[in-house]
Amino acid sequence: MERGYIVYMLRLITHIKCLVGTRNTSTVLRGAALRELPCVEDAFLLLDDERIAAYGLMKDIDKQELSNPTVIDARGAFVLPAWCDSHTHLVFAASREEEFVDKIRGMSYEAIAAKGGGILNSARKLQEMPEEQLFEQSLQRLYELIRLGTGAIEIKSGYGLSVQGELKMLRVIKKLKAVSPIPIKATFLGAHTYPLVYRNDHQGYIDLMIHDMLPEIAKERLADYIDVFCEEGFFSPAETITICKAGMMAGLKPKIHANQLHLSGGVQVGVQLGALSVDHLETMDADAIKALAASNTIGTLLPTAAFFLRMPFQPARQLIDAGCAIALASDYNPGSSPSGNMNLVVSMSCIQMKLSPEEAINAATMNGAYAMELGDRLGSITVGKKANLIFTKPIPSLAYLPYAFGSNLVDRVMINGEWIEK
Ligand SMILES: N=CN[C@@H](CCC(=O)O)C(=O)O
Ligand SMILES: [Zn+2]
Repeated sequence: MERGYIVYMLRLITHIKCLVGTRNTSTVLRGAALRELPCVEDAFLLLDDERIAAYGLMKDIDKQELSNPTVIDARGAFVLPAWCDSHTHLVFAASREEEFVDKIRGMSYEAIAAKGGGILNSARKLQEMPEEQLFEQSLQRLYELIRLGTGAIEIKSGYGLSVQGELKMLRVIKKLKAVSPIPIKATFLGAHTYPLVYRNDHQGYIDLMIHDMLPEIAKERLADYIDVFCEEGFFSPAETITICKAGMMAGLKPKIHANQLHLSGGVQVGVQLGALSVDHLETMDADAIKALAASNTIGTLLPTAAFFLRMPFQPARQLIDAGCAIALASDYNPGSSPSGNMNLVVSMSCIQMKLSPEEAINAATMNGAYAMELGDRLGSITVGKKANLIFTKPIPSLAYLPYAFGSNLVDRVMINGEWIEK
């Protein structure tokens, strides 16, 4: 019998100026724990194939190891866990810069939506685009983000707004999962807005999602999560509960767009349902903060959406100081955040929401991973986790990363222990 030899690829990464996020244990970080970001200076990192095998001080390395051909010299880079972006609408048919100009001229997000712009604009464009073309352009966007340091991502539907359209989006996401080097989590967001044909028959659209979309999604295993835009003028708390409960019956865990434009009740609904996360949180009050702090639901902040819509930023300091578990994500979408650059999200969180660099990096790695159930394999430098890593250009300190917000400080990205082509 031919013996099959499994040759594990041991590789030693040396001369790391600072190895960031080194943890023996992995858990969601909340409150004061978000401030702690353990690092090892002048470090080595040992990889075993695609996983982290060990790390430590260069001075403790056996010198003869350094002559090993599989040594990778990090050349004084900072090495961090890759970003874990747990909230994106990366699959869309076209940009919406015309609305960008409308907003500059003073139109509100709601007014643009009311005239058939916004999500409905994206839905019209998606309807016309063949699935293969939608896949190809989404794959290009995915690789753009990976090269910017994203090592795990969640992608939502929500521009289909019909059985055929939502299934088309989720099938594209499934095809992306099949070819992507990074883990992708799929979210069904049929409840993004009411399609024009159902604008006067909300129950009719809810029935369509529950009785026509969800069974096919479950049958083809097209989604991991269910999401609802719980917001005035979109889906009410009661409708959100009905739709999420139907999704949970189909095996999908809830992640909810909550408290973006108003005190929508979405946070309390998410906590009540045991949602993985409630996302946006631009508009919060004491009750919503208290409910979130007392729950295991992660609050995912989307600062580039607040920035792009010229809204007040999320009260991150209050949320963290109240003991909430906070994640950061890009909300990459053509309407409110046409950027998937997590480096910008981290910078903006420090600059505008006064997160420390350590808090922002924890929120964009560890907690982002947990907000899409990947905390067991990504989000920190922990033995056994995947080697999805960011290697920076030469920088003087960790704080320089969010500080120098206009420079791309990502030099190389490693996914599953392999370099990603620049
Ligand atoms: N607010 C709802 N959904 C997206 C925006 C979608 C769009 O404008 O196309 C968001 O998270 O900001
Ligand atoms: Zn969103």
